[in-house]
Amino acid sequence: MQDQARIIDGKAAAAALRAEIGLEIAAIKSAGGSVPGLHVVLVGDDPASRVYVASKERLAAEIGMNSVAHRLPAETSEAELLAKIEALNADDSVDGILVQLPLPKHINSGAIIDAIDPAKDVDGLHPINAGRLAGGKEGLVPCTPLGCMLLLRQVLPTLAGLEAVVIGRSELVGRPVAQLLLQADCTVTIAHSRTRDLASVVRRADIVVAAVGRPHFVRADWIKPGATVIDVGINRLPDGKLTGDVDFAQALNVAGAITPVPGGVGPMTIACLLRNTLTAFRARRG
Ligand SMILES: NC(=O)C1=CN([C@@H]2O[C@H](COP(=O)(O)OP(=O)(O)OC[C@H]3O[C@@H](n4cnc5c(N)ncnc54)[C@H](OP(=O)(O)O)[C@@H]3O)[C@@H](O)[C@H]2O)C=CC1
Ligand SMILES: Nc1nc(=O)c2c([nH]1)NC[C@@H]1CN(c3ccc(C(=O)N[C@@H](CCC(=O)O)C(=O)O)cc3)C=[N+]21
Repeated sequence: MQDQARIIDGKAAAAALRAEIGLEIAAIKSAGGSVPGLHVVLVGDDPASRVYVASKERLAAEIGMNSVAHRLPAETSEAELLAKIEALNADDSVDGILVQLPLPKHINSGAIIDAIDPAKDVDGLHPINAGRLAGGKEGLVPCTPLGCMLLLRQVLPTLAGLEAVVIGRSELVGRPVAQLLLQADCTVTIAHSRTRDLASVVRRADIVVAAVGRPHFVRADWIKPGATVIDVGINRLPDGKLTGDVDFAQALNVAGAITPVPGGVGPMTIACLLRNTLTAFRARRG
């Protein structure tokens, strides 16, 4: 049997990235500048979203960023939320705006995302930023896909020519991560719920990115020996534990490298949000 896969430590990579951003913010401060401001908007009280927003707020504060959470009641109307976005767009001290998804059903999330100033869209979801990414132009890139690429580069310095299979085609994860892999010269396949014979599609992959939202969906015998596996899935089991989309325990015997859940892509997502906020700050205010 081959050696066990290398476990890619997203927690450590995220801490290192945050420390780097913290140093840049300290330098901005000591030069007498005002600090980047990240504003997270949370509508309603979904418990999972509450936890994410709290940890974004804490980690932003830790590196000296000005972080503000706007907690709005579940009954907030679409017009009220649009007015909130307009106010944040107009406020020069606001560098990054993130609207936590999913929104309550009575609000059209597309209309809300369209209203965010693309220069402050640190989630990279505005059509302008999605279009820039698809065109290979510079812009704000969605945080989770950015985090996936940084983790991949830890184990694969050269991505050119590799076969990458992305499972999932959401605007938040699957599509943008496929764009980034294409930009890195991978041969990219995007699989989804209508894909035929997914097992044999995945078996071709040197790189597998799983973004499905189903625990243990990707079986170890789908994975090509030595492949790098990035598990984006965050699934809560009945016992309260978190697990990814990949059968991690079995995949360890086949993959060359793999991200764990928790401690993989999740922490990198938040670190990349802070990175994007600093990027937006520099683009807007130097
Ligand atoms: N770690 C992190 O920071 C983050 C983690 N996540 C997690 O990642 C996962 C995916 O999130 P997200 O992209 O938003 O989810 P979505 O539900 O928006 O997308 C899921 C995708 O999986 C595809 N899919 C569903 N069933 C199958 C199947 N049987 N075979 C093949 N493909 C299938 C769907 O296909 P189709 O389009 O055909 O319906 C869809 O494209 C979730 O677990 C989420 O919690 C999300 C964001 C950040
Ligand atoms: N507009 C928007 N942008 C998002 O990026 C976004 C969103 N909405 N809605 C929800 C999903 C999910 N998401 C996660 C972020 C961090 C962790 C994370 O840090 N996870 C830790 C564990 C956290 C825990 O224990 O609960 C880990 O995987 O180690 C997970 C998931 C961002 N999302």
